[in-house]
Parts: sequence; structure tokens; C-alpha cells
Amino acid sequence: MSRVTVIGVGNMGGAILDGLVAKGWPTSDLATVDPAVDSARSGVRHGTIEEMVPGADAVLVAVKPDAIAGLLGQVADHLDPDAVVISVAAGVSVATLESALGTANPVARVMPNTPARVGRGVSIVSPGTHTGDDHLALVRSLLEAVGIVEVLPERLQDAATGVSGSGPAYVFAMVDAMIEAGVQQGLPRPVATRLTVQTFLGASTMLDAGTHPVELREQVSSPGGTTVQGLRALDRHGLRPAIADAVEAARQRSEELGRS
Ligand SMILES: NC(=O)C1=CN([C@@H]2O[C@H](COP(=O)(O)OP(=O)(O)OC[C@H]3O[C@@H](n4cnc5c(N)ncnc54)[C@H](O)[C@@H]3O)[C@@H](O)[C@H]2O)C=CC1
Ligand SMILES: O=C(O)[C@@H]1CCC=N1
Repeated sequence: MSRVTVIGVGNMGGAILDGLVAKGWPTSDLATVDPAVDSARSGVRHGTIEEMVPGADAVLVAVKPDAIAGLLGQVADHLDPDAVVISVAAGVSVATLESALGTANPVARVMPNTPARVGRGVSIVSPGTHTGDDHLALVRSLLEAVGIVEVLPERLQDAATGVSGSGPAYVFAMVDAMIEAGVQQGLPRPVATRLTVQTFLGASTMLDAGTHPVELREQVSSPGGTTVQGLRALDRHGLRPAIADAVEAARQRSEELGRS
């Protein structure tokens, strides 16, 4: 297996790291750097940039977007010449990554999401100017261990961030709202939680089997029945425009982060 160093073991870096460990990536090939974290995951080496970057085949950087350029300046001095640098920072362009490094190392701009932790992530990958097929294959193998990978032109990264990068939060917000709606209608909260979570899980699994969402929605909607009334209420309150606005707002924020 390739040797991977994760710099920044917070929500996203930690999710990818834990996802890799869960999928059996050898812990002896993993290393971490994060001054806020006392010790590495069991079996994973943990230390400083100077200690953990040399010898890595891939360095995955998962710090906040405003910290990435400064960090890459420090990383550059310790990288092996062929090591791939993977950034998951929202909005930060390939051009910014390459200029912050100031080396000819291959880079990849990636937008992952937190379900990587359970092996069901989505990663949007845009390769850099020095990134060859072998480097891209390494990035793919790393991210495919924790979910699916889409290689897309960089101009689509901000839109994809609005859908899949931020998307899990929209789903969690909907689940939370549905649980509370159940409680408002008299269900005990633990019951409302079980009913809602299993409904999302069951519906997701049906989608995963490949049936189109419109067909699945129609299967639930008996003519003159309960569901069509529920869906009508969702239309009245603007579910579709609300989701379109959420995706657009996140896309715009990703663009802004790239400019700052
Ligand atoms: N949270 C999410 O769902 C997603 C986050 N991202 C991106 O991932 C990046 C990290 O976001 P989160 O994990 O949410 O933030 P976080 O705040 O949970 O984690 C950032 C980690 O970086 C560490 N860190 C800060 N400076 C460091 C340094 N100089 N060296 C080593 N470690 C350092 C912090 O101690 C912290 O543990 C951001 O750029 C964000 O845009 C991308 C996709 C999804
Ligand atoms: O909220 C954020 O900025 C990060 C990027 C996508 C998901 N979380």
C-alpha cells in the first residue's frame, strides 16, 4: 500500500483516516500531523511535518481553507519529489495549491464528504498541472477506499461542493426536522427518531439499487391518499426552491473562499 500522511485530523481528515483504517489500509502506512491531537489512531504514526512528510507517497491536507497556503509552504521543504499533495480545502484552487507549494509536485484538489468515515463518501477530484496518470491512480485508490470518486474539471468543484460536500448537513437537517415533526404529532422522541432514521436508510438503500427517485416517489403516492397531501404541503412551502437556494449559496461561498 502507498504511504499516506494526513495533515489536519479534524472532522474531514479524521473521517478519511478512520475510513481508511476501517477498510483495512495498513496502519503502518498511515501517519498524521495535527498539533491539536495528542496521539495518533492506534498503530498510526503521529508527529510533526518534518517527521511525517518525508517518505510519504501522498500527503492529504485537511486544514481550514485560510490555513492551507501557509501550511503548504512548510510542507514543500520536506516532500519527496514525486509525492502527491491532496487538498480537501473548500474553494482553494489548483493554481493556489501549486503556487503555495512552489515545487513541481503533483497536486489534486478534492472535495470529499464526511460519510467517508463509513465507506460511503463522495470525492470530487480535479488533478493539477503536474499530475500524471500514476498520481491520479494513487489519489483514486486512496479515496475509493472510502467511497466513490468523480474526476471532474475544476470549474465544477464549487457546484459539486454545494451538492455533495455540504450535502450531508442538509440530510441531517431534514432528519432532525422530521423527528421533531413526529414529536409534534405525539410520537415519543426515541420512536420518532427510529422511524425517521430507518425511513432515510430504507429510502437511500432503494435509491442505491438504481431505481429513479421519481418512480420511487410515485410508488409511495396512492391517488387520493396521504402522501400526495404531504407532498403538496412540501410544494406549498417550497422544498425544491429551498434546496436549490441551499446548493447555490454553498457554491457561492466556495467561490468566495477561493478568492480570499
Ligand atoms: N467538514 C466537512 O464536512 C468537510 C470539510 N472539508 C474541508 O476540510 C478542511 C478541514 O475542515 P474540518 O475537518 O471540518 O475542520 P476541523 O476544524 O474539524 O479540522 C481541522 C484540523 O486541522 C488541524 N490543524 C490546524 N492547523 C494545522 C497545522 N498547521 N498542522 C496540522 N494540523 C492543523 C486542527 O487542529 C484541526 O484538527 C477544510 O478546508 C474544509 O473546507 C471538505 C469537505 C467536507
Ligand atoms: O462547510 C464547509 O465549508 C465544509 C466544506 C464542505 C463541507 N464542509
